[in-house]
Amino acid sequence: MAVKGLGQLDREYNGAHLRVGIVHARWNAVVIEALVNGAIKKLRSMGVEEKNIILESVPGSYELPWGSKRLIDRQKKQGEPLDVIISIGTLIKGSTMHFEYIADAVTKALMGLQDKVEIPVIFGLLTCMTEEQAFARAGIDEGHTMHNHGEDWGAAAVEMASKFGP
Ligand SMILES: O=Nc1c(NC[C@H](O)[C@H](O)[C@H](O)CO)[nH]c(=O)[nH]c1=O
Repeated sequence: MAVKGLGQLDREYNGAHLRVGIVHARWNAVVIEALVNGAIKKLRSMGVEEKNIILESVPGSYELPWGSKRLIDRQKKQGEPLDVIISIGTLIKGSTMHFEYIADAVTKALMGLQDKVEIPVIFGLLTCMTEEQAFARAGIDEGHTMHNHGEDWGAAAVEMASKFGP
């Protein structure tokens, strides 16, 4: 059995039947915008309909777990449940320990959220030491040295919802 390369999809997926939530923080907005657009571009390319991509923002990355949970609850209450959610934020190290505490807490909270909400929560939190690192991972640095990680998260969302759906 050929094992595909890191990051490639293992097979074709059709997202036409999926409803995907995206909750994004608003800190480091230029990076966030590129990441969110990258995720949406990939979702659309994999067949997810525009009307089935539900976007919501929160002030910062610390609010991602709660905002993600409440969006899932809201969609369920409206009779339009999500099949998967992508939580997107960008943390950039400053001169204090703030970064470490938020990065660790949010990572653990998003991981644990999956058991509570019973749908995949795709980890879209960039934890960068510099702004340059963030720009590169959003595919917007000068030399375009890396691809837009938002696209990876879009692909992961369709795969996880398709493969492990109800
Ligand atoms: O401090 N840096 C950052 C940040 N702080 C705000 C925090 O997430 C939260 O919104 C507030 O503490 C209010 O609860 N939020 C980010 O997404 N990225 C950062 O780099």
